[in-house]
Amino acid sequence: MEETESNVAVKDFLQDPPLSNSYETAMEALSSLITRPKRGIQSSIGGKYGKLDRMHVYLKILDLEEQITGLRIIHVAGTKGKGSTCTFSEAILRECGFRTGLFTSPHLIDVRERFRVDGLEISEDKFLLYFWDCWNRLKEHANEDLPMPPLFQFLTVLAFKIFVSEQVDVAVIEVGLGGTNDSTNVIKEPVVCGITSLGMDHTETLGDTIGKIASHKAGIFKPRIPAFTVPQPSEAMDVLNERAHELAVPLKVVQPLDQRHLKGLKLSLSGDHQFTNAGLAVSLCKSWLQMTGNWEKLSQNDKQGVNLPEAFLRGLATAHLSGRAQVVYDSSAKCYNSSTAAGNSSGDLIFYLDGAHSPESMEVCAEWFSSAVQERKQLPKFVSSSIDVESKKEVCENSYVQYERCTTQESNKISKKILLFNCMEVRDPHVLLPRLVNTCASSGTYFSKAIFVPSMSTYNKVTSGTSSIPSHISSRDLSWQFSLQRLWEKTIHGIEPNVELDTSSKFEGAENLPPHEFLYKDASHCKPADGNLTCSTVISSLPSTIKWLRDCVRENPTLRLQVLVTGSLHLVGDVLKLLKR
Ligand SMILES: Nc1ncnc2c1ncn2[C@@H]1O[C@H](COP(=O)(O)OP(=O)(O)OP(=O)(O)O)[C@@H](O)[C@H]1O
Ligand SMILES: [Mg+2]
Ligand SMILES: [Mg+2]
Repeated sequence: MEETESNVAVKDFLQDPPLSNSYETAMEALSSLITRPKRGIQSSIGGKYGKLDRMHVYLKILDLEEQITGLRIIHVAGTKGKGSTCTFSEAILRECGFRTGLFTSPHLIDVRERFRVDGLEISEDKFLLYFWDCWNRLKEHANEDLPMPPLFQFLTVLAFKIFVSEQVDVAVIEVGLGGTNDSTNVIKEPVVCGITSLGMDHTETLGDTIGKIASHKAGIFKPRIPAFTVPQPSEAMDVLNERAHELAVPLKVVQPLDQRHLKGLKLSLSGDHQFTNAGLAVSLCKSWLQMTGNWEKLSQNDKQGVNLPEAFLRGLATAHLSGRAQVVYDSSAKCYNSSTAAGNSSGDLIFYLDGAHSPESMEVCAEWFSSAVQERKQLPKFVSSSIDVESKKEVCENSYVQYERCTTQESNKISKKILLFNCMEVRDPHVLLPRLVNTCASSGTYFSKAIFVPSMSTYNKVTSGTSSIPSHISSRDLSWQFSLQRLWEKTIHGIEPNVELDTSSKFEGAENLPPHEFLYKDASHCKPADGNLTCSTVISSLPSTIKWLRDCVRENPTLRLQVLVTGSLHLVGDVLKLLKR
């Protein structure tokens, strides 16, 4: 999910931003660096330089070129699991006592999520300091030959600026898209490189075979610099090996982390696929520690090297990344009127959030969701280990105590699994939705309803955590959501793709919200023969959808809605943002 880069009309921004509201001003400035993705069109921002050459010029202007090598970088490419692998690696090295920088993409709510120093998002003040410094200096030098950088290039330069200025001991850098031509590939001499799971994504840019995709990812290999990867399809592995051989890169394949190494602790990121990412992170960190002469100290109590150092375990058990297999218990309904214990007259609303948007990740997302809801079924009491306590606190900050009281009053509830879905039009829902449905079905998980909504975030605005949320987007064209809905109904009812289904009948009333009974009634056995699509709905606004779900559980104390939000990180970010309010 990276920003597409193309011709940019850079507005003139004030050299000295007004003090008030300057964070929003910075967001405005950043947004001017985005342009709309155009399907199949390779972008170029003009000027006389190629993309990576231009990156080098930007770095020179900011006096960063030399200093980047001092960042002792871990550079990670791959189709899926980059962010998770980088986050585990950062947490491990921080726990080992190093000052860390972490650059990931995309962000969910606020652009500052992309830049962490010592495990924490950079503060607004520091962000503004570095942001305007880079912005103004690049602006001064911008001309026809050297336009301002497109968004992702700017963010990459900014990450280097932040990490150099903050004097981190290690910078963990996630590739934006591909590898060879990625803005982050200005890194000449990383300490170690990682390639996460490879699969089919961004085929329009990277090529339509796994071999071509692997070739782009292997573009981050540097002569003789060690590299690690996870088990890959053989076509991809061959390409990685070939490239490694050419550059004399010692490339090792790392097996998923063996759970027994965790000594009873749990990985802080859920889902079986995270053992793959964690295994890779462990090897990257171990190699980094060896290359920087720090491994001996850490492993001196364990000469055989059989056990993971305690600091590794702490990192693996605490690394945090939102929107990847995240469970958020929405307690707003309970907090609403729970000043007395008897106030717990509401059903449960639980969000399962995962930003999967490629076929392989849709499958791992479905596996995770199935096991998370089934794990829950077996629990005698409400308090579930799969529920993120931090999120409970966040969502219901002021009423945490009341919440704890609510949890003791658990009774038998009727669980309904609901899908809340959107995906970008460049993705192929004909692959994503059947993968999701079939993987869930194979472990006995069935959705009673699906809701298709447009995301609130648009691709032409970088937002902050405090940006306003549009309350109403009724004029938005919903034809994409209606086509997702038709596809959904065909998928779950096994209807031939060429059969026409009518989605013109909508619910009457404000913003076409369905009546609450829509969620209670199980209609999955009814085929949509009469033109009524009984298992799904399109709702035009996400805020109204959340409010509607909350109203449903408030009205019906016996209901437990388990809502899987997936298909787009933008959608996941928007839902998280709404739940926090
Ligand atoms: N090893 C993996 N194999 C398959 N799918 C994975 C793996 N790791 C993560 N995923 C899926 O990909 C989603 C994104 O995970 P993560 O942020 O770690 O990957 P990423 O490569 O940074 O993705 P993006 O392309 O969005 O930057 C997760 O929510 C999960 O659904
Ligand atoms: Mg991606
Ligand atoms: Mg990522």
